[in-house]
Order: sequence, then structure tokens, then C-alpha cells
Amino acid sequence: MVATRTPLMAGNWKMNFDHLQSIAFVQKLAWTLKDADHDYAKVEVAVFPPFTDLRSVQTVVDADKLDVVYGGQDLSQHDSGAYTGDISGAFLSKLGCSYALVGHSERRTIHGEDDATCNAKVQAALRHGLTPVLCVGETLEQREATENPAEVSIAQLIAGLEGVADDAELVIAYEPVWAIGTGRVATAEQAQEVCHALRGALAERFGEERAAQIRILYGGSVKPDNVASIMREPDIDGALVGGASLVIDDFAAIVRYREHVGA
Ligand SMILES: O=C[C@H](O)COP(=O)(O)O
Repeated sequence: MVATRTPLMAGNWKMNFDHLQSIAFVQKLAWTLKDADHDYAKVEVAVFPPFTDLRSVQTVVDADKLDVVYGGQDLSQHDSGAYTGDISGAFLSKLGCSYALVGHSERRTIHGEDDATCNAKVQAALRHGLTPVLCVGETLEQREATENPAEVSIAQLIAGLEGVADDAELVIAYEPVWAIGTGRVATAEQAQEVCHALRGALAERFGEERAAQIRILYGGSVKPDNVASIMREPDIDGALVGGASLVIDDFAAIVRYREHVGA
């Protein structure tokens, strides 16, 4: 089946940039992309700032009509109430967010989020018109303990999507935990192997046609010099970028991956 998926390059800023820095960054990024002679209109560009930056990002994107979308790095599974420190999907939606990350490995590990919580957050995102970016991926220990490197990711995917409607807007991000922030990128073949298996699991869950429309991103030490080889793989539709998304020239080069030699 021929894929017609628009590539998505997503910058997860994690806990970096205050709201003033976020304005400067988004403006410069958009201008860097605009100034260059390239075809980035065919790539969707998203940033995931800290919650406290979102209103500023919204203001600058709207005022300057920038071709950048944005989302929350997390959201609450609840809509409102006594949940100190949590952020409702309703608030993200009101701020013009298109996406919400769900189940990033740092949320799973540091904040103890399990598959049931991730599933509740996926449902919360969808309730509020946000596209969840469901993050899955194995630790090094888990990878070494199995012959099937996709096993953990598929289990997380199936649990995370329980009860989700067949036509729900979704993005999946495969992020092997051992490749996040380590500089140890999965080879394009390793990433493709798991992303292909994930698409197979999506096909079993939603049918082949729907599975062929859902974008699957790779994340883990994506840089300008490795993005082209990753994007050549048939089941990889973009990247979820951490460290390199904080450097304008690097992130812009990732967005323009098609210009890289041999891409
Ligand atoms: O969300 C992004 C991932 O955690 C990847 O981070 P990284 O590009 O710094 O390895």
C-alpha cells in the first residue's frame, strides 16, 4: 500500500526554555525555515514546550501566522477538579494545541505512569480534540531479555489504545529508552523493524487501511546527520526530537531532511 502520510518533525523541549525564550525560538525557527530555499511545507513542524510557554507560543504563532503547530508534553487523564499540578486537555485545547504527548518514557519512569494511565490520557486527549502522540519503547534490559525487540512496544501500544475508536486521530512514537539522550541512536534497520511491527499491530487493531494512515515517529538521539537514513525507512513518518530540537539550526536541518545528501 502506498503511504500518503505527511512527515511530522516534532521537537520535545522537555524542561527547557522559559516563555521568553520560547517566543524567540519559535520566531527564529519559522524564519530559518522560511528563508531557506526548500520544500518544508510538505513536512509538519511541531514543538512541545513546557506548559508555562504555551500561551506565548500561541500568541507568536497566531500573530505571525507561523507554520508551526504545538502541543503539551503531557496532560491529565481528568478533565477538571482537585488534581493539584495537573493540566487538563481542555486547557491545552483552548490554547490552540494540536497534540499532547502521552506516555513519554520520562513520564513512565520518573512519574510512574503505567499503561492504564497512558490509556486514560489518550482518551482524555481525544475527548478534547487533541491528537495524542502515544510514546512506546523498550529499555535496554527489556531489549536484551527478548528475541522480539517489538514485544514491549506492541504491548504498550495495545494497552494504550484500549477502547479507542477506529477513526481516532493518533500518532505513535517509537522511542527505545536506551537511545534517548544517550547519543546511541538505533540503526535505521532497528527502528524500521519495530515501527513495521507497530504498524502491523495497528492493522490488527484498526484494519490495514487505517493503519496505513497513522504516522509512526522514531525518537532517540535524532540529529541532522542521521535523520535522512531514518526517514528513508518505509514505516517511519517523522521524528520526535529532544536535544537537537533545542538548537535552531539542528532542528531546521532535521525538518529539511530531504535536502540531505542521498535523502
Ligand atoms: O522526546 C524526545 C526523546 O526523548 C528523544 O530525546 P533525544 O533526541 O534527546 O534523544
